[in-house]
Amino acid sequence: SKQTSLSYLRQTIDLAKQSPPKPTNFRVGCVIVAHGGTNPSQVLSTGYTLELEGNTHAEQCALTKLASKHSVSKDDLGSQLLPDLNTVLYTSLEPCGKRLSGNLPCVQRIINTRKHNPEGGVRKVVFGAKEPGTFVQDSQSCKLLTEAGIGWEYLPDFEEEILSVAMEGHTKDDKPKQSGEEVKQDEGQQT
Ligand SMILES: Nc1nc(=O)c(N)c(NC[C@H](O)[C@H](O)[C@H](O)COP(=O)(O)O)[nH]1
Ligand SMILES: [Zn+2]
Repeated sequence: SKQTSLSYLRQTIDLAKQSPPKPTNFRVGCVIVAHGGTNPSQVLSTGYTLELEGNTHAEQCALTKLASKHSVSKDDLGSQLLPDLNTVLYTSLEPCGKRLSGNLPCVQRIINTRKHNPEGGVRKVVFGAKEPGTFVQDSQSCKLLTEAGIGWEYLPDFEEEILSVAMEGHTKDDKPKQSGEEVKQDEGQQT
């Protein structure tokens, strides 16, 4: 139900608040939930930006932790997320389709969970805000999810709070850029 989705989105915001603010990314939280059959849904994994070492994203952390919990490689996670688990990934900000760092975008990581059994893996993504144009514009994530047969739902109820949490590490002149503007990366910011 929408109430259930909103309660999990609320959890992603609480997770995002644990992320150390940085000007070069967003603070995001992610909860992976098995909605299974009749029994109440259960949280399989959580993550927040920079939780795991390195330049890590919230969804990336939740997926990596879930794979190690099942002691399978990230690429074999699909073999664990069987269809009847009905796995839904909740993330405060829409999954990235491109990363300025060049690291593998989370939408690919989510799509990869279906590699081994097209009916398994992450079945649906629920997010609470579209990615602001600070770093990349015109995210293709939702299109890629649909093409991979993964459902997605955008619930904007908490969008304002999600974005203020996400951009806490940004200065006032880091305003999101409109699509079409080239992104000037200050040399000093190259990580
Ligand atoms: N959904 C999502 N979860 C995150 O945990 C996170 N940090 C972003 N952020 C998206 C943004 O587009 C990238 O942070 C920049 O493009 C810089 O790329 P890196 O993060 O350095 O790989 N997006
Ligand atoms: Zn990402």
